[in-house]
Amino acid sequence: MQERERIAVLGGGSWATALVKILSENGAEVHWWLRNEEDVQHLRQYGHNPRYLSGVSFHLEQVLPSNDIKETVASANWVILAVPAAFVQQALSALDQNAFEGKTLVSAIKGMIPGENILITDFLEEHYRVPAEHQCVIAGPCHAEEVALEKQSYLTIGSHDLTRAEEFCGLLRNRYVSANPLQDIDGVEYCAVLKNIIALACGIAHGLNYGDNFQAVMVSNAMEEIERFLHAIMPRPRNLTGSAYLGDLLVTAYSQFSRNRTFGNMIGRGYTVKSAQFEMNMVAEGYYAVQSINELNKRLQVDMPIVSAVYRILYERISPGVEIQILKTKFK
Ligand SMILES: NC(=O)c1ccc[n+]([C@@H]2O[C@H](COP(=O)([O-])OP(=O)(O)OC[C@H]3O[C@@H](n4cnc5c(N)ncnc54)[C@H](O)[C@@H]3O)[C@@H](O)[C@H]2O)c1
Ligand SMILES: O=P(O)(O)OC[C@H](O)CO
Repeated sequence: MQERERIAVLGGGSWATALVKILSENGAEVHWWLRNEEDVQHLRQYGHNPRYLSGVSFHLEQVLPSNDIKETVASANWVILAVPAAFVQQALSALDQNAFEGKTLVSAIKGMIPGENILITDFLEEHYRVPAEHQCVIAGPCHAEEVALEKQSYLTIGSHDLTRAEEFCGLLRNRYVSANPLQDIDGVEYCAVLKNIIALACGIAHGLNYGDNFQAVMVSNAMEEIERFLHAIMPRPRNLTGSAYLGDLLVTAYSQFSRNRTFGNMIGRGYTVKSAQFEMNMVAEGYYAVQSINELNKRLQVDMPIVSAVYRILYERISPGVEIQILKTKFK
């Protein structure tokens, strides 16, 4: 009999919950680390996450929730990181530098390490000595809420090692999830960071009462902005109309489930950053990402009007109305 894959999933939010559903239903043994002890107890007792996607039920002979991150990581060959980027350092702080030795690390995070302004894969290489070829990232337009509803979804697994990426695709594929490997790991990682900022801008415009016509122009201008940034930071031939790039931008810019768009919408309607964060039970990665990209762009000097506008609104308290007026004159 073939041995079950042993997979660790780190994080207690919506995306971690959706990934645990996919992987465990495909037969893997999933060791699931959640930071909140009450959530672990609840999962063990009732078989569902009380905070996120609580309608999803888990079979506890296959899903093993725990508060002990060391034990969780030690139990698996694959380790999936699914905590928001801003909390990664804190979440992994109990692990020593060699904790990931011999394992494949999979980042499901669409964000950068604040302050260090580096991608998650670079952070893992620099701080935990995980070689680049032992890493994958999960990209593609996919909301956890639709996975919970078993709606057809597409994921792209980026890795320098295509064999490893294909192996991980095999762990994900099911009746409603398609998965494909891609070698442009840095490109899809940066694109995922940028699309969150653009979704924030779309939300801001919507909150200010701009309509679909304006948003369509915002998204097409954003795609050019993303292309310029990727070309400056990581040039290589890539098809930006692919679902891991354009597709991810579209879902986050238009979906009712988008955290970043929802957050931006509140900002456009006049909420302060603090009150918008307080109101959301979820994390809008774009809020942190815009600071990192703004910092990186001081060196790169890429023309990024939308990203710069979002930065000024969120970090320099410039009025959203003023910034969108300026963007209006720049768009074609
Ligand atoms: N939700 C999705 O559909 C989706 C899809 C693809 C990728 N992602 C990515 O997955 C990652 C996780 O996001 P999510 O959507 O699961 O989160 P979420 O917004 O559903 O939940 C917030 C998460 O942040 C954690 N958190 C909040 N405050 C914290 C703190 N102070 N310290 C530590 N943790 C804290 C919560 O425990 C929870 O796990 C993000 O990088 C996101 O971009 C999400
Ligand atoms: O759309 P958001 O802001 O909820 O982000 C979630 C995922 O990145 C969508 O692919």
